[in-house]
Parts: sequence; C-alpha cells; structure tokens
Amino acid sequence: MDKKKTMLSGEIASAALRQSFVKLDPRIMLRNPVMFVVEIGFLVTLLLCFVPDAFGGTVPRWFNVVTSVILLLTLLFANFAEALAEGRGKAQADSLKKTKQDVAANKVSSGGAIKVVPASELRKGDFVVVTTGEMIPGDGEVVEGLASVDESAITGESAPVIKEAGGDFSSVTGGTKVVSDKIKVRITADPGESFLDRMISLVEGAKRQKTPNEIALNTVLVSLTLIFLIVVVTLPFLSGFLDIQMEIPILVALLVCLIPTTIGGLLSAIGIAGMDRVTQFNVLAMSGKAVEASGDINTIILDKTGTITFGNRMASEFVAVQGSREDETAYWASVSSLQDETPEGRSVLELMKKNGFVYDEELAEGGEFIEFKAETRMSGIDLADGRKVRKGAVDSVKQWVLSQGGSIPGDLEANGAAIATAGGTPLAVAVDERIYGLIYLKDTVKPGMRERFEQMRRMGIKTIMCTGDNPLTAATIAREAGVDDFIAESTPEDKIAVIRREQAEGKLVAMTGDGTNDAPALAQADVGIAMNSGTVAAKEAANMVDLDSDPSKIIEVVAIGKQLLMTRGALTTFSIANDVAKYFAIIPAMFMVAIPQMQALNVMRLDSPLSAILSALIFNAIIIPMLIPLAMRGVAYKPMSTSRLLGKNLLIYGLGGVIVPFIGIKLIDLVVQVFI
Ligand SMILES: Nc1ncnc2c1ncn2[C@@H]1O[C@H](COP(=O)(O)OP(=O)(O)OP(=O)(O)O)[C@@H](O)[C@H]1O
Ligand SMILES: [K+]
Ligand SMILES: [Mg+2]
Repeated sequence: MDKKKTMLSGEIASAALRQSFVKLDPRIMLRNPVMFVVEIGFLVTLLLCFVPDAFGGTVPRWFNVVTSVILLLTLLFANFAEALAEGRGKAQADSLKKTKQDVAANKVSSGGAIKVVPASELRKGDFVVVTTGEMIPGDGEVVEGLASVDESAITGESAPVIKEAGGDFSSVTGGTKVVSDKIKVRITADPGESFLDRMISLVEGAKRQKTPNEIALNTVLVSLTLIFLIVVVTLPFLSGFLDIQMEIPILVALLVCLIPTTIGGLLSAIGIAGMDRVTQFNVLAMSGKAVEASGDINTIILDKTGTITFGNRMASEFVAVQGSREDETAYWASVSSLQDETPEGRSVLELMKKNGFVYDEELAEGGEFIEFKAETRMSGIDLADGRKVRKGAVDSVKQWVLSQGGSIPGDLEANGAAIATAGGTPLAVAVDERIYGLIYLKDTVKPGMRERFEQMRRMGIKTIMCTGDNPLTAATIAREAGVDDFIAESTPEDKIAVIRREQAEGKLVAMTGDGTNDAPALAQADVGIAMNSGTVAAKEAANMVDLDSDPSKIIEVVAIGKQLLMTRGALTTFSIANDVAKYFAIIPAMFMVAIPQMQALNVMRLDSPLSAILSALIFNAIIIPMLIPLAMRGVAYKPMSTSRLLGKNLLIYGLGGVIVPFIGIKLIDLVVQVFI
C-alpha cells in the first residue's frame, strides 16, 4: 500500500515537472500577473545574454546569463508548486474515469418489458432494474425494493450500504455495484451530469475558479507589483540626477526581488492543496469558495438524530396510558407502522415480534397509508372501515385527537415527559379520538461529542441543535452533548429561519443534512454539507457532499477551511516581510559604487554589489520550493479564536519573514563571492 503511494507521488512529481515547462506559455502565465512580470524580466535578461549592449549597458555577459537562469528557475519553481498541487486530483480523476466505462442498463419500457440499452442512452425519468452483480447505470432513486450496494468506487469504503425505496436512504450513484438483491431505480441525471461526472471535473480541477478571497489577495499583489514597477522604472531618472548609471539587468533583478513572488508563486498551490485536503478527507467540495467559507464559519446548525446521536431511533418499549393495556398500545402502534418504511416505523414492528404480540396484517388491506412528514410529525393509516390510526410526536397527536373531539388521558403528559427526560423520543399512538399509549424510541449521544463542541467553542464557533423532536428530549440531548443552544419542534422552515437570522447578524452559517426536507436549508447555509447516503435533492442543494455520510465531520471541514485561510495569510505575511528585507540587501548595493556613504546601509556586509544582487535573487527563487511543503500541508493548526491566531501568525511569519532572508542572503553571498 505504502509502496504504491510513493510510486504514485513519484509519478505525480515527474508529471508536475513536465507541467512546469508547459505552464511557461505566456498565455497561461498571464493568469498570474506577479509571475508574468518575472517572465518579462526573464525575456529581457535573456535578450541581453545575446545582445549585451541592447540597452547600452556595461554589465558583464555572465551576469545576464546567471540572472536569466535564476529567473527561469523562479518561474519553474512557481509552476511546479501549482502542478504538484494539481497532481493528486488529476491522478484521482483518472482512476474515477476508469469506473465510468459504459455499462449495460436494463431499461423498463412503458409497457413493463425490459430492454438492454447502453447506460449512455438513459435520460432523466427512465426506469431501470438492477440485480446482484450488476453496476448501477446512472444516478437515481430507488423506487422499489432493497439492495446492498458496494459504493467503494466512489467513497473508498468497502462495506456495502443498504439502499431502499422511500426515506433518506433511497439515492443511488451511477458506477456503484449491487452486491445482493434487486432494485428498481428512477434515473435522475442526464448523461454528462451525473455525480461521477461532477466528481471527476471537481478533483481534476477542470472547473476551478479563483475564489473571492483569492481574487482580493491577487488584487493586492498586483497593486504592489505595479507600485514597485513604477518605483523601479523611475529609478534611472532619479539616479540620472545623481550621475549614477542604472543597469537594466540590475533593475530587473531589483524588481523581481521587490514584487511578492513568494506568495505570487504559491497562491494557487495553497488553494488547490486546501481543496485536495478536503477531498482526501472524503468530502467533495463543489467550489473552493465553499472550502474557504467553512474556514470563516461562526455558527453551525446540526440536527439531533443521526448527527449528535447515533440516529437509529429504535422502538424499545410500549407504554400504555390510562384506560388502555400495553398489548393494545402495541397493536395499534404496529397497525400504524405497517407501511411506514422509516427506521422508526420498522423498529416498531420488530419490537412487536420480539415481544410476542400479535396484530392483524389484513386490517391494513384497502386502507390508505399516511406517510410520515416532518411538517405533520405523524404517520399512520386510514383503514378501509373508516377508522384513522396515527402515531407521532406527542404534541401533534394530541392536537389531532382534540380536533376530532377526543380527550387526552391524564397520565399521557407525565409518561411522555419521563421518556423525553431520559433523552428518548415518545411517539403517541391514537385511533380516531382515543390515545392508547406511547412508543419509546431510544437513541444515544455519540461518544466524544462533548469534547468536539468544546473545541468549537474554543474556535469561537456557536453550535445550535435543530430538531423536530419535543423540547424535553431536545433539552436532555443538548445538555448531554454540550451544544450552545437548541431549537425543538423545528420544521424545515424553522431551520431556514434560524440560518437567516444568524446570517442577518453578519454570521457565516454551516449546516449538515440528508433529507429532502433539509434541502432548502442546505441551500440557504453558507456551507451546506449533504450526506452521500441522503436524497438527490439534498445533494444538489448542498455545496459539499460527505462521501462517508458522517455529519459530525463538519467540524473537521471547518478546521481544514481555517487552516487554508491561515496558510494563505501566513505565507502572504512571510512573503511581504521577505521583500522588505531584500530591499535592504539590494538598494545599498546598487548605490554603493557611486556613493561610498551608502556602505553604511550595507548592514549585511555583503561582498560586492553584484554578489549582493545575485544572492538576493537566488534567495528569492529557492524560497519558493522550500515553502512548497508548507503550502501543501498547511500551517499547524490548533483550535483557538481567530484574533489570537492572527496575532500569533503575524509574530511567527512576519518576524520570521524579516529575519530569514538576512541570514539566507548572507549565507548565499558567502558562497557566491567565491565564484565572482
Ligand atoms: N416514522 C414516524 N412516524 C411518526 N412520527 C415520527 C416518525 N419519525 C419521527 N416522528 C416524529 O416526528 C418528529 C420529527 O422527526 P424528524 O425526523 O423530522 O426530526 P428532524 O427534524 O429530522 O430532527 P432530528 O433529526 O433531530 O430528529 C420526531 O421527533 C418524532 O416525534
Ligand atoms: K520577491
Ligand atoms: Mg432527521
């Protein structure tokens, strides 16, 4: 495994080396104005190698040659950084493309007959049947049946997952394989628009666009470059008054040393590597902007079930209320769940069997199934004989019973509260105007949640748990998990409202979700992470998809985003501090010959003007490859508030940025003077 990895990185490195030359194309270079200026400088000194007196100068030819070589290396180093950062994604895209071979699909025609067609002919709305051993030919939703599916081609996770009709686990992805059973799938994506297609273009960086942050920083870098360009261009005129001759190659060297080449050369590598870190973490970010936004998040909205708790809310007990028996409660609980395909619904039937209670399955025949909806918080069945059976959130069922003229058993409230205070979810069971009892749905808080939320607090992030559950259960779980705030009995609309409220206060909000009812909120959030196991609607609304379907990963995504922003900030600080130091190395050297008093400014005691300039230029070049590992890996990150982080980084990278070049240039000067 390890061997394969190193071989791969060897391949990536050699491909990146090739790319470094390809990227010298001025049309590509133009996208990075700072490095484009270096390229122009390189062309000027290159010309001087062949025509030394093109501008009437007297600089020795060897100096032009050496300067050209250093400038070319500077360009190649910057290109190599970018190509290296792009490399892993390209390699991953290649392996995904292999998954995307054209498979045969069993298309169900309108008459019901099955016809084998190439997957590329499938369109949105088509139906296909997939059985054991077959590849799922396109993205879609299971409309019939249940199957275990091997999604390792996409998620890298080898354990198969269960896909079934109805509920939040119905979406399937083209390119994954059915390992047992049979499902009927409604295709939801046209060719070329599938998840796999999107994933390929994402990891390949084909659609990579500069993020708003990058554009802003780029503008600053271009402005700095322009300022130094003006300074350097006007320098010969100024020095003309002092009767000092300014040489073109020296001016080029000065310009390159002064403009922010370090960050200019590493900027795009930092962004690509940040996105790559998210991908390696098995989260697909639809844009670099989303990754950056996650670094600035102030508030995280999490749902309770499945995020903070394990989420396999299982019926664990039937609790009768005044006037009913346990077996009656169990009986009606089961009838209401006969066609309820949610995990909660199925667990009711399982508990029924386990406890040896019996129910009449035929009772449901001819009845009308009432599907669970987050809005109503109830599910059930309208029987053919006219009786209406419901189970659901206690409050909702109470309202429903009251609206039909029924009354509420005296001990319902207390029994429900007992379950809720223990962290469970009580579901009331009712037939027409009578409430029979409660179903105790059990769920547990995932281990380590408290520590995670503590970490978030140290980062200055507020956590809000939004749950459809009742206030008592919500309060218990919120307390156990240690979230900052919670909202109970929230509908999908409430989730959007919370997000909007936070955003109105100028906060950036992240949220995770998996259901169709989460889709609007996922779209409203600045960072919306959908679970890969979730519905198509959720995945389309979100700007990230977690392939592992682990909602608590949002916490690490935020950390990666923060690390990206910090790395960029740290290297920008370092780069600009560097340039200041180089200024002091070069300027005295340039004037030293004509004005001996300038020697006082030669604080670094560099050997000669030419060696001083060359040393600064060499340092300017090699600092780029030396910082590639840091740009790719990101700076070390510990959870703390943004302002403290900023202060700490300014100290390390600002001060370091001033000191390192003095030492580096002095050392290089010691070597260079041997040769000249
Ligand atoms: N299958 C079901 N039948 C009837 N009622 C249900 C069913 N599933 C859940 N409920 C009730 O509806 C409430 C809302 O459930 P839902 O799954 O929508 O919560 P949510 O908004 O997703 O938040 P969370 O995931 O944190 O619970 C639950 O608290 C429960 O009382
Ligand atoms: K520079
Ligand atoms: Mg839910």
